Amino acid sequence: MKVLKFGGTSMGTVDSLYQIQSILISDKTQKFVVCSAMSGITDQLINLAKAVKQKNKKNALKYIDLIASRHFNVIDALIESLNFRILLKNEVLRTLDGVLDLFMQDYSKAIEYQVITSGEILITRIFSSYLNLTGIPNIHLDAKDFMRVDSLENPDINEVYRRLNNILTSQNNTDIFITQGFICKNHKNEISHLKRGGSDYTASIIGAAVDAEEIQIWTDIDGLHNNDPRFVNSTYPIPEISFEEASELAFFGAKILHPETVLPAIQKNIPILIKNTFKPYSKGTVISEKVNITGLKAIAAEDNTMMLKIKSERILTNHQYIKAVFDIFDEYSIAPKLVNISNTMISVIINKLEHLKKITVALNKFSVVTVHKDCTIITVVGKSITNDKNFCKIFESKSLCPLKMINYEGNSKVSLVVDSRQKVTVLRSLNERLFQEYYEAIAFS
Ligand SMILES: Nc1ncnc2c1ncn2[C@@H]1O[C@H](COP(=O)(O)OP(=O)(O)O)[C@@H](O)[C@H]1O
Ligand SMILES: N[C@@H](CC(=O)OP(=O)(O)O)C(=O)O
Repeated sequence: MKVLKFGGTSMGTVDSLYQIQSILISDKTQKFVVCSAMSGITDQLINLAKAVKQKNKKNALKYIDLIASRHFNVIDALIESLNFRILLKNEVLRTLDGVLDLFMQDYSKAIEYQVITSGEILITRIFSSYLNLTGIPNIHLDAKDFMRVDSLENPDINEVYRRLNNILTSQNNTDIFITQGFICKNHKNEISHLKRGGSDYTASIIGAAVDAEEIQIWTDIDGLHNNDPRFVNSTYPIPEISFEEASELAFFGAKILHPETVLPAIQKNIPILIKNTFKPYSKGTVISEKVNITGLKAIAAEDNTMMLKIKSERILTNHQYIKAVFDIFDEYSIAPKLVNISNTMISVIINKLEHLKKITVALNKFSVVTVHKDCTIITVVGKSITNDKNFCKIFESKSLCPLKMINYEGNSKVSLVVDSRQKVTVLRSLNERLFQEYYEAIAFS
């Protein structure tokens, strides 16, 4: 069994859905297909949820209209039978009109999650029907029946397996299962989700649960690149990368992968393949345990972080002081992304921006706290990076100044924290210093 995940851009147009259809029929292996919502739909659903929260029916109707017509266009283009077109359009309307009923209820997180996860439900239903009608038999599964995830960081794969196994054993002869990414249920049986971009994670959780031979992430680019192609020219796809390296890159902001995606694959040692839906013949990136190539691999950047510099007023940073500081982060369920400790100062980088006021008030009771907002973590990743001949060039770039923090770990990564306004300059400068020669070698080979 293979798990194939198609992201929002791959699900986004009629042509891209045709493209997916041909990918599905080109490989006869039994498949689990995980689909995101059409690109842009989750953003519109978030706006719709806000309108529900504000009891603003006019805005709600505006977003319902936009979302419905995008799906109607797909139905009109894909489905020949008039009866089926009517049936599917009615389903779209039923799902979206259901949102209007929520106006009667007190707004809650459960309501918000129900609204913002409906994009995946709409498009999987349409796409699955289209495939069935064109002679590609498949079974449409509701992810809410088996994606039971309570802890985002530590999902209970066995529970997902148990629920899925019951479904799959009764459908032994089916080659294609289609389901929604992103959406899940919690232990209270309420609808929840795996955070933005979470369909990647759905795919790897399912992959681990069914012991898949491969997890494929189909997107709009030809693999995991050595730097963020949205900000840097002359980036290139990395043919192979280890689980650890990919996991660090995802954790430190490489948008192509949801941060937790690699962990279930590591647990079951399942390779992850990143492929381009629009160029299925290009090789893409293989993420696996086998890769043992050392040296600098790639750079990732994470915005919207902040640095708290916590200075002890009276004592040096002894163990009780350190515990008191981190107990406060724990109280607000915040896991710092980076920490540096010196004898008088603890510097903490966080990416959860809520509760800042309460945290600083609590810390200020026994420390002096300064907050630096708008920070970006830039992380250079690679196995045994210090052995790379270009390693020292990381620190030669003048664009790094003023540098807020350096964090080096396990000979596998260096994180540099800079003001967000420096981000693009630093990414470009590092790319030139560290990777230009590799790029030229690839470009001219
Ligand atoms: N290191 C990287 N390698 C490849 N793509 C990256 C990288 N960093 C950021 N990206 C961006 O991630 C995008 C793909 O992720 P995403 O938009 O979530 O895709 P999807 O719609 O398939 O889920 C690419 O189009 C690219 O702009
Ligand atoms: N639709 C959700 C989940 C997702 O994974 O999307 P994508 O595959 O387009 O990143 C989102 O927009 O966050």
